[in-house]
Amino acid sequence: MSSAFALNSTNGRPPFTGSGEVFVAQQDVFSAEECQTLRQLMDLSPTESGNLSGFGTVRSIRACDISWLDDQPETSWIFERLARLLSSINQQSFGFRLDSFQEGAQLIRYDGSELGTYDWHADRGRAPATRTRKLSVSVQITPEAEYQGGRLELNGEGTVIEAPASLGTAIVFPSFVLHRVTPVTAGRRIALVAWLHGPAFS
Ligand SMILES: O=C(O)CCC(=O)C(=O)O
Ligand SMILES: [Fe+2]
Repeated sequence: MSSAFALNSTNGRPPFTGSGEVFVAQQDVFSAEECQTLRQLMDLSPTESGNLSGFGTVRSIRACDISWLDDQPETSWIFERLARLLSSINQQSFGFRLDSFQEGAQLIRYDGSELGTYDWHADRGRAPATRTRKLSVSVQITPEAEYQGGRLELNGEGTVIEAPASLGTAIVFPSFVLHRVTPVTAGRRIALVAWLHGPAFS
C-alpha cells in the first residue's frame, strides 16, 4: 500500500496554510477488483433516499441513494480495511480519541440523471447516532471516467479544496470539516462512506 500523503493543494493552487490538515488522501485502499465487488453489492442491495441527519429527506440538498452496510461476516473485510486505515491516519495526522464504528457504513450512489449531489455540510449530526462522529472517510469506488461532476470538495478555513477522485482512493477528514459533493452531470458516482466515533472533544 502506498504511503498516506496530505494533499493540501490541487489544481495549481498554493498549499493550504491554515491550522491542521483538512483531509488526508490515501491511494489504493481498495483494489479495482474490490471496488467492482463493492459496486455489485450496491446494485444488489435495497436502497433508500439519502437523508439529512435528524432532518429527513431534502432532495435539493442531498440527492442520492444509499445502501447501509452492517459489519457482518461477509462484509467484515471492508470494516477491517477501513478501521486499519483510519487508525493509522488518525495516529499520523489527527490524534483524536476514537472508539469504534457505531453505525453502519454507506454505499452512496449519485446519478447524473437527477444531478445527484450533497450540498455543504459537516458529518457531525443532531441525531444520537451521528453526534459522536469524529473521523469521516469516503472511498471512490467508481472510475473517474464513468461520470462527470461529483467532486468531493472540502472547505478548510474558507479555502475550497477538491479531493482526488481516483478509483480506490480514500479521503479521510475530521467529521466537523465542511464538505460537499458537486452535482453529477453525467454517469453515476458511487462512494463508500463511514465514520469512526469517539468521546466528545475536550
Ligand atoms: O459521497 C461522498 O464522497 C461523501 C458523502 C458525504 O459527505 C456523506 O455522506 O456525509
Ligand atoms: Fe458528509
